[in-house]
Amino acid sequence: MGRFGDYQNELYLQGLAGAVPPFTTDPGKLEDAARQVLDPKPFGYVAGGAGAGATVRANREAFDRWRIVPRMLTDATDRRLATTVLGTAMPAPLLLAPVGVQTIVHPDGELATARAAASLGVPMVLSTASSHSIEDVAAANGEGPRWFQLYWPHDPEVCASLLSRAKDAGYTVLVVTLDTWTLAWRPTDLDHAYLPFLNGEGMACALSDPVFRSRLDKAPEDDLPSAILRWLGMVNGADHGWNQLPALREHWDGPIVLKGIQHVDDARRAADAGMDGIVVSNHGGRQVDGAVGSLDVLPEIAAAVGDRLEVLFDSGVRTGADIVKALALGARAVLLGRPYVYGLAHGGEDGVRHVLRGLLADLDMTVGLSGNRAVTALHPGILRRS
Ligand SMILES: Cc1cc2nc3c(=O)[nH]c(=O)nc-3n(C[C@H](O)[C@H](O)[C@H](O)COP(=O)(O)O)c2cc1C
Ligand SMILES: O=C(O)C(=O)c1ccccc1
Repeated sequence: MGRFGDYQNELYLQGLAGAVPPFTTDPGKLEDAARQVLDPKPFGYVAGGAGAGATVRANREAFDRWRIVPRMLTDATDRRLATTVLGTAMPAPLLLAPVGVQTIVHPDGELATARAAASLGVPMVLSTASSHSIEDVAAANGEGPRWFQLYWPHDPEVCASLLSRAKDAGYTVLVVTLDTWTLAWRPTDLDHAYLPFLNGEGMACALSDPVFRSRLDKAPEDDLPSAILRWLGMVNGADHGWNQLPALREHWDGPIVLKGIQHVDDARRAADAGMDGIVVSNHGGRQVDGAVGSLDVLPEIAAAVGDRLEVLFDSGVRTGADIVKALALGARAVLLGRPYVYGLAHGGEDGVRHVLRGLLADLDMTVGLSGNRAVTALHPGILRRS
């Protein structure tokens, strides 16, 4: 087996010394494992979805409707999982999705995630709503590949300041999230009356920003509540328009990816606007309850724009087989959300690494045992709709 398969050997060999893995290797049990170690409020925040949870379920059901049809004797012993997307080389077509407020599950938060990602060469996407600053996460990430996700402030100078800090700190691709210009109805968090930002969590990028600070009457150290409300007013509650994308370009000379695309016409508009990529995503079912499963819209979108921009995918990815399915249906790479946060909750940096190494090993074996040699060559013909 290849490099990623080593983790399988490592775990089995531990058994000879009477040891077992730090926590489950079963993606289906990760959520429950995290429930055991987290308080109900942060657990609910991470695991929860919008409304009745219909789209959280739809994301999984969409994967279940596809099955892989394995081929034999294809000489898949040597596999190529590595790929390059928007100038970023990665060991497998996998990135860590932007997830805000990570200190609610572990004190090291995004710093631990950044270290684990860098140790494997897996790119991370840092959220604007992170609990550690752009610069501190970059330092923890070191030589690792990193992208920056923007919650797009309505104050253009604050926006420009965040982008120039991200650029200076070595983030190479900008991911602009479009589907969360206001938070959806999230009953779990509402029942807990829990919104972490109100405690000042997930505010590190803003509170460390000189231009944002210049907008405040009092320093955040003296009046945190006003700073929080000011920031929420800048990023929450009002949408932008397609006509504002050129303004973003003026402040970012690298690739730009639009995250949260679910309709083929929006994908075309992104391409028409000269965007470099999209993330086909419904935010892990956290925004529009009742929205279509993200994988259900991927084939149509990839067919329409896959030759014009990079099509990335997230929402519901849990296993190696899921990644194979998304790639076969037209994604160039996938983003992983909740599972790595559960790893973080369990064991900080080591916990994130355990989840990632497990997923990469599972992917490697699924690619090989289904008779495929290169992730870049996967196509719909390897699947059957069941
Ligand atoms: C706790 C949590 C916080 C998130 N924060 C952000 C964020 O700050 N920015 C963003 O673009 N997406 C955010 N997302 C969405 C993820 O980037 C991603 O789209 C989603 O988690 C993918 O679905 P999955 O969790 O089923 O893998 C968040 C998701 C979770 C679970
Ligand atoms: O919770 C989320 O899904 C999310 O995207 C978010 C939004 C604002 C701040 C932190 C996370």
